[in-house]
This record gives sequence, C-alpha cells and structure tokens, in this order.
Amino acid sequence: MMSSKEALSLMELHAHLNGSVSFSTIEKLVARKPHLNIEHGMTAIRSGQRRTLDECFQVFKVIHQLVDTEEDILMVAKDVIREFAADGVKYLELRSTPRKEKTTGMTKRRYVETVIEAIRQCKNEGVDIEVRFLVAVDRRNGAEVAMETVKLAEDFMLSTGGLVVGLDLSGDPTVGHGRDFLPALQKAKNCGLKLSLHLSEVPSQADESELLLNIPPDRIGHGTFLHPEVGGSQSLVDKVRKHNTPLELCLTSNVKGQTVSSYSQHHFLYWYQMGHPSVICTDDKGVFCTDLSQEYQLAASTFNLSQEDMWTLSHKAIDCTFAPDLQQQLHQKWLELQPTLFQL
Ligand SMILES: CNc1ncnc2c1ncn2[C@@H]1O[C@H](COP(=O)(O)O)[C@@H](O)[C@H]1O
Ligand SMILES: [Zn+2]
Repeated sequence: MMSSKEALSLMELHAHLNGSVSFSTIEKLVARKPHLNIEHGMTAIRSGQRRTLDECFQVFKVIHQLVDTEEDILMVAKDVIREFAADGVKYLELRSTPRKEKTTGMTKRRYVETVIEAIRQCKNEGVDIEVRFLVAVDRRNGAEVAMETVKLAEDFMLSTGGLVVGLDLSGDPTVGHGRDFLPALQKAKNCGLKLSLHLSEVPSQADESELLLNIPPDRIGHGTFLHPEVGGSQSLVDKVRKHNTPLELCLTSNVKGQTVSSYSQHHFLYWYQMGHPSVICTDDKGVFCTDLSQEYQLAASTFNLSQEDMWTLSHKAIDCTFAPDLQQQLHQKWLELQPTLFQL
C-alpha cells in the first residue's frame, strides 16, 4: 500500500509552457497588466466545464497577451517548473513556441534564451527536478516559419549543452496540412533533434498522420483518432506499433476540449491494454485546471489501476524521454522509492 499520492514520482513529457500557467501566476501577470482587463475565467477551463478545441485556442491567445516580455517568460517558466516539482515531477519536458513581440522588443531567440535561463535558475536554486526543452512549431504559422524554428532549435541544441532536446509540432490541428511541414521535420530529425508530433488530435487527419508516421516521429501527442474504432485505421496502428512510438496521453485536456466524450471513453485504455508505451501527461495544466498527480488519479479511478500499476506507468515513461543521459539516474530514483511505496 502506498501511504500518500505525493509519494509517487512522476515524469511529465507533454506540457506547453503557456498552457501550464497556474492561477497564482495569472494573478501576478494580471497585476502587471491591469489595462488588458483580463479575468481568470478567460484563461482557464474549470472543473465540469467544456470548450470546443477552437475555444481552447482562443484561451491561448489571451494568455499570450499576458505573457509578452522576457520578464514574464522568466517568471512563468520558473513558476511552472516549481509547480511541477511540487507535484512530484522529477523529469519535465517543457515545450513552447518562440514568439516575437514587436511592442516589447522580445525576439524569438531571446524567448528561448529566457526559458533556458529559467531552467538554469531553478537548477541553481536546488529545485528537485530535471528539465529539458522542446522548441515548438505552431502549424498556423506555416512551412517557412517552421523551417526557421528548426534552425533556431538546432542552434540552441548545440549551444545549451543538451537542454534543448527536440522539436514539437502543435497548434490548431484544423489549420494547415502536415505535408507542408515534412521538409522542416526531416531536417530537424537529421540534425539530431527528437520529434514529438501532435497527431490525429481531431478526426479526419488520417492522411496527414499516415504521412508523418513515415518520418517516423519519436513520440506522438494525443493520437486520439488513430485506431480504426474512432475512424483511424489498422495501418496507422500498425505503423505506431512497428516503431514502438510512445503516445503522450492527456485525459483532462481531451475531455475538456471535447475530442473525447468522457474519461471512460479515453483511448488510454486501447493502447494501455495492448501494452503499448503510453505516458500520462497534462498538456496544459493551467488552462485545464489539473496537475500530473491528478491525471494519474483520474486514470487510476477510471481504469481501475492499482498504486503499483501507476508506479509502473510512471517508471516506464523514463524510457520515453528525449534525454537518454538522464535515464539511468531516473531509474535509480524510482527503484529507491519503490520499497517505501509498496512496503516490499
Ligand atoms: C489542447 N490541445 C492542443 N493542441 C495543439 N496545440 C496545443 C494544444 N495545447 C496547447 N497547444 C499549443 O501550445 C501553445 C501554448 O503554449 P506556448 O505558447 O507554445 O508555450 C498554443 O498556442 C498551441 O500552439
Ligand atoms: Zn499538446
């Protein structure tokens, strides 16, 4: 028996920086920018509330208005890192879209540098968490920007001593087509960046997923509509299984964003029962008002998982990180805690 949920060590592999901003950080940002007249109801989707995915993307626009200087980015990133650590997360892969803000003079390069600075400061302050960064490509910005972003990510991968580990493809899934991003994604892969791609987050992306799975990516975000029962196909499932590509699964995000009708209908069960690498993640803990330990509890209560099943789930996530240099030390950490968790 495990004594308390805090005792579980966790791995977070899918967290968008600006979607992870907590209520208390939003309050600090609002105090910095009272003229924007932004209330908390505009930046988060509370318990029991649902939004269309499109409405979720409007929420990100509001948060971006609040987070538009280097100082904001530094505060937001440090707060988010500390909050994940307080929740028991020992390894965090943050992802974020570099943004240029004309009005404040923030450049994309400074944006990434500031996130890296936040990671370094937390490390120096002794926060008990390892953090790595994925540079995100927002599909709404098109192929040319994607290629520039890959160059930026490559530069930072080389200059940060391995803190930048990969590239993410995200943004409104109903905008654009994955084929336009193939050259950028191929280039990223060839230069050693790991790829995590949001795939089949909405129905009718089967063609795109088929194409992007050929790269192949190193991990898949959501993959909600990959399997045949929900309009995907066996060929998509076979591709994912052939490469043993881990899935990053975000229960509350999908339920609140209404791509999944209820927790019990979540595709976690499909992949988990198959024994496929499935990693529970938050996606946007601020916007969806959750945290990683809550997502584990939800998975446990919905799918009847024991404490030991949860430990195994989080333990297996170690093999899915983009930081192979840390895997041995993380395994060690998990094994040291195991006897106290289960009183072996
Ligand atoms: C809900 N499902 C989702 N699907 C696709 N992309 C998402 C997302 N949730 C977040 N993002 C992506 O992350 C950005 C916010 O963080 P950053 O400014 O990059 O730190 C959003 O603008 C979107 O591009
Ligand atoms: Zn996501």
